[in-house]
Amino acid sequence: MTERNKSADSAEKRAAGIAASRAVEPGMVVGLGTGSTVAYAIRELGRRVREEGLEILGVVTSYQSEMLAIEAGIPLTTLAQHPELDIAIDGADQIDSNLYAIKGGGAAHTREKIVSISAKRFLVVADESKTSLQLDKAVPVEVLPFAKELVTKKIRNLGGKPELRLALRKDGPVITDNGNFILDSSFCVINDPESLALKLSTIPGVIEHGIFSNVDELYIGKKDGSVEIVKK
Ligand SMILES: O=C[C@H](O)[C@H](O)[C@H](O)COP(=O)(O)O
Repeated sequence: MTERNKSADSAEKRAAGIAASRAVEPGMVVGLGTGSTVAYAIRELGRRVREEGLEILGVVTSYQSEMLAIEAGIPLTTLAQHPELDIAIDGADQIDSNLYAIKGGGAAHTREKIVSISAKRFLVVADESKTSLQLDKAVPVEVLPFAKELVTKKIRNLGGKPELRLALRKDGPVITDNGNFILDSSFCVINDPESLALKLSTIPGVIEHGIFSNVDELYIGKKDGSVEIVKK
């Protein structure tokens, strides 16, 4: 687990992660997201693999989820071997009432988007603090280092405030699992996530942004240990 996630464990996240893991059935190929909430789902799937003989294959979205899945005992495959997944489970940094989500707090959103769009069904797990009527958190934008200045200018032209994400235990910027930078870009309230997503995608040098519009089901872990499931 990263420093970011170490202090973030909670009963709500556990409840959501474990509830969503129950949607995984024998024989499925499963996208394994990144972060502290989906970690509960990954550990629970590992327990079922080890103790109940559940036969699944996982596709990871980051070095973090790869390490966790290996530790949990989940056999892994790749998108090259299994380009179509049965299901993907992942966390989110913020999610609105229409199930638009902002992801990438752990800089893993590019692979997370590729994996989740490769899945027939995409489940997001979150505690109540992540839900919001509208999206207003900064959108992580993964950029090719060569294009940092151009992308910064273009995001400002869209009304955003891009900030280069700096590493905590390394001097200089965060380097993603793909070798790129992250520009955390605030747009205050995002009234039209689809439109902003499209505009960000067309900037040369943007690898991927953290606005997700493909969430099928949201599992919200509550303080009382219950889980609310919201479907699109
Ligand atoms: O890049 C990281 C991912 O998008 C995570 O799924 C997201 O940041 C949520 O993480 P957590 O469950 O730790 O809040």
